[in-house]
Amino acid sequence: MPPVDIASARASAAEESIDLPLFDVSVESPELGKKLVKAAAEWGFLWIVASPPPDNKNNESYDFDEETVDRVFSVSREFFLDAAMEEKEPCRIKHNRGWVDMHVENLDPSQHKRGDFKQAFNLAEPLDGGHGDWVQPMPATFQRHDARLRDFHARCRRLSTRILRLLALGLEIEDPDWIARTHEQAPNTARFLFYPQLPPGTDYSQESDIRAGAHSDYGSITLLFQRPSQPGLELLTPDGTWASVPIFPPGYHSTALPPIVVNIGDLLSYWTNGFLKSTIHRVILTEPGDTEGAAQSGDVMKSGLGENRFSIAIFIQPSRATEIVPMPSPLVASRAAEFARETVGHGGGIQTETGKGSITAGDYLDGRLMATYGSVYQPVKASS
Ligand SMILES: O=C(O)CCC(=O)C(=O)O
Ligand SMILES: [Fe+2]
Repeated sequence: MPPVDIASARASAAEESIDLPLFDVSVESPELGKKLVKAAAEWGFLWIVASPPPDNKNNESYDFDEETVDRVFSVSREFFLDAAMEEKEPCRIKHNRGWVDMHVENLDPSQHKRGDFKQAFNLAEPLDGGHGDWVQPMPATFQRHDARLRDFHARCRRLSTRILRLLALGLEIEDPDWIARTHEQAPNTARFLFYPQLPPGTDYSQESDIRAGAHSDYGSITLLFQRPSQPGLELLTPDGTWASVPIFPPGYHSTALPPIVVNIGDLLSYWTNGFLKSTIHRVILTEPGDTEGAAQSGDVMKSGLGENRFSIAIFIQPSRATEIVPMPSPLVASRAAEFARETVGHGGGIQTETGKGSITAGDYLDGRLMATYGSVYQPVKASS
């Protein structure tokens, strides 16, 4: 992707909006895999149908439903809006797990002096097929909803495996489980995100602040759950302009549970010689009816700014020991020469002095996390 210049980093809302390609992955086929790969190679972003459409006869093959996702978002709301500081404080982020306070993460330090206007909580998937202990301090709110959170992780694992198999089929890798297998022992991370409405008198500036700075994701794929009427996600198009991603595709069957946004991360892009695209994206503060210059308006400053936005991003990645050498795919092989001249990722990471060499997934991810969290991130030494 092109570098983000100062002009395009300004966080006033994009004028363009872009409908992503939409896929129903409830039934697997090589043809569907091809279509997914084409979208991932062109855009790096796509929509996946989340819940059964009304005419569906086979509900089991959809991984989510309205109520399940609502109930998980309600845990998130309870934590961010109701839990006291004493509950959050002992869970502050360590080893990429736990609570992230306002301004702690800066996804685009090249453009923003202070960190993102958001809070987050990174919840790693429990080991042993989801039945093991949580491997991080758990706030009381999350403990009260243990079963709900485990169930959500299990569903995300099913969907991510489904997508990784489809990508392998589309990439013409002989064994359709080749990619998914490298992910079996690596916990997914569910990141609960809360972008608060800003209080009256806030010093937020549309020119220099942002909800989530421009970045590409680091891992293999990301699943993003959003809420109706809480927009803000934008992606950088190949011509270097920002386009907003609507919450719902035109004519979508549900108005309560949006499709899941799936995007390709830098690691998967690197692993496919840049064939699959890792697209830069960001989250901006939107004001109902008015975005351009809203932060400078006195009226808005009196009543507060924007609306609360909740989202949940699931970061999928391979085991740390996985050697990231080009995947055994004819489509990947044909990109080798071109890839040698390209840069992957926004914000630094994997270019070494000798160019693009072999690297393990763990070393790669540590590099990207260090760049984002600075001294707050301590690399994990474990082997998965
Ligand atoms: O909250 C969102 O919609 C996107 C968040 C995101 O891109 C991230 O955390 O990597
Ligand atoms: Fe992201």
